[in-house]
Amino acid sequence: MNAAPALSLKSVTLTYPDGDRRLTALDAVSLDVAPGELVAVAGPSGSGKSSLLAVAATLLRPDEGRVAVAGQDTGAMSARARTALRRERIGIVFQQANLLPSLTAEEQLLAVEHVRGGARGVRSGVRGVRAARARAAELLESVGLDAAKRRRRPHQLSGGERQRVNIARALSGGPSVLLVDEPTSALDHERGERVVELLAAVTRAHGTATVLVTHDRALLGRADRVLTMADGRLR
Ligand SMILES: Nc1ncnc2c1ncn2[C@@H]1O[C@H](COP(=O)(O)OP(=O)(O)OP(=O)(O)O)[C@@H](O)[C@H]1O
Repeated sequence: MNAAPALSLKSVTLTYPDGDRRLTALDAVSLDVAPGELVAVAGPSGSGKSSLLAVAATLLRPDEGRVAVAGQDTGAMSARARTALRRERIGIVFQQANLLPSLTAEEQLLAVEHVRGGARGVRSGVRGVRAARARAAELLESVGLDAAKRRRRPHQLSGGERQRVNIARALSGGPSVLLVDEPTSALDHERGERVVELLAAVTRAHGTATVLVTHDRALLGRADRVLTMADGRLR
């Protein structure tokens, strides 16, 4: 690997309380993902895939090991610094699109931009709003939603289109790392395949270090690397 990894996990162990013992969900997992690289992680239910994403997203702190995002070690950070890093550097795509029912596709992106700008202390004047609209339109166009669809609300879009909005929203902050959890679980095979194709394309175009978790091995053809999770171990 030439470029420095945008996401780096070193010997990460994560346990959950399990009665009076601990269940090991991640067992000394190491993973480096370069900018512009799509890594797929396959594995059966309960093998630790969601736990891997939660640790990479800095939503859960590992018991042991090191997680670095965009070259920054997250272990030593305050909770506030970690939240800021997550907001600025990490895009997350969950299984369900979780779009707000009353907002159009374009407004879904503007809403997160507004929150992000507010957290940075940026006031959005008319010019700021116009620029944000143009950016949202461009991102939605790049995931294949034309002008008419960009003005639709979630219930007026197909499952695949909703997932495209979800991906565009995750990209809207210009993240270094894109974490994607079973994005095709609500889609049929063909639509699922197209979403994975799209993820491969945005990974190249935006230079994100992308980790895609799935239990469906048939969808892995587009990945640069395919790893397997079993009993908390990554191979
Ligand atoms: N909050 C929790 N508390 C206790 N155990 C948990 C918790 N979350 C997950 N686990 C356990 O940790 C292990 C790994 O779970 P994880 O959700 O990471 O697997 P997964 O591969 O994502 O599964 P799936 O494909 O079904 O979503 C499983 O044995 C699970 O039961």
